[in-house]
Amino acid sequence: MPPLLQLDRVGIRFGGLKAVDGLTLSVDRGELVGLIGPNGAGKTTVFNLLTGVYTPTEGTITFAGERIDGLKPHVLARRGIARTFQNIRLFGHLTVLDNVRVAYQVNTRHTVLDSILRLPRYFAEEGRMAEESLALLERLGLAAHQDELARNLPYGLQRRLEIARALALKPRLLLLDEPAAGMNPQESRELMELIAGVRRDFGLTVLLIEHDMTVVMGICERIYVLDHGVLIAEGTPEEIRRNPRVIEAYLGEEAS
Ligand SMILES: Nc1ncnc2c1ncn2[C@@H]1O[C@H](COP(=O)(O)OP(=O)(O)OP(=O)(O)O)[C@@H](O)[C@H]1O
Repeated sequence: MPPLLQLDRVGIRFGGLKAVDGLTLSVDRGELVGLIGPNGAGKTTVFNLLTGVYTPTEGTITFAGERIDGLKPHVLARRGIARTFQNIRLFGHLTVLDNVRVAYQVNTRHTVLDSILRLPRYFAEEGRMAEESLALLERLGLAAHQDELARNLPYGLQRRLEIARALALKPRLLLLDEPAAGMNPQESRELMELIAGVRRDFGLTVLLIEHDMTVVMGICERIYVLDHGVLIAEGTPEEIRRNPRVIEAYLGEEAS
């Protein structure tokens, strides 16, 4: 079976800087793949290319057998690509439950007219969305916080809520941008288990950017390593751990 996601010699240039250069990468259905690399390696730019924030200046991106490079973010969300952000982007003034409900709305079938006329389909959809949102909060251990404002949640739970919101889009591919950033080791471990469990339960494919090596090595099946926009290694966690180019790239980061 062809991979769910395939990047073929993808590149993007910002002025004189090649943020991503000739990147070829694939993710199979159901895989959990890591994307790592020192600061400024181009990882978030890859996510921005996959979610339509940027259009590649070179190469092609194929998702579920179709070319997707250059499509708009909302189109890609509907096609099944959802993401979380490095800097949390929740609706801080909405409740935890409403943050998830809003995301569900992207997939609803009722029209604006249904809602204005308050047709039965509108109420049926609203009820279903509320139920599904709550089930999702339960799965992510957030149900007890459903009525709190998102901005009042502790940081670790805000990160979980971001994941809940991405899952509400019913994605086929989930892109997680440093989900363990700012967490203590205990929180990171719990998050790791959560991600692995959610992937299993929802039959998801996951591409994960993460600086925390324990997280990456603990849950990823394969890892790609970027440095200065270029792929320098690909392999199992064990292979990556021992790869001299990877060690060198990270030592360079520590020295700078
Ligand atoms: N919109 C943009 N305009 C100009 N330069 C950009 C833009 N977006 C990213 N860059 C540059 O591209 C390079 C890669 O950035 P990117 O954020 O993808 O790296 P990263 O691997 O995600 O880093 P970090 O781990 O620090 O988040 C950096 O040098 C960054 O300054």
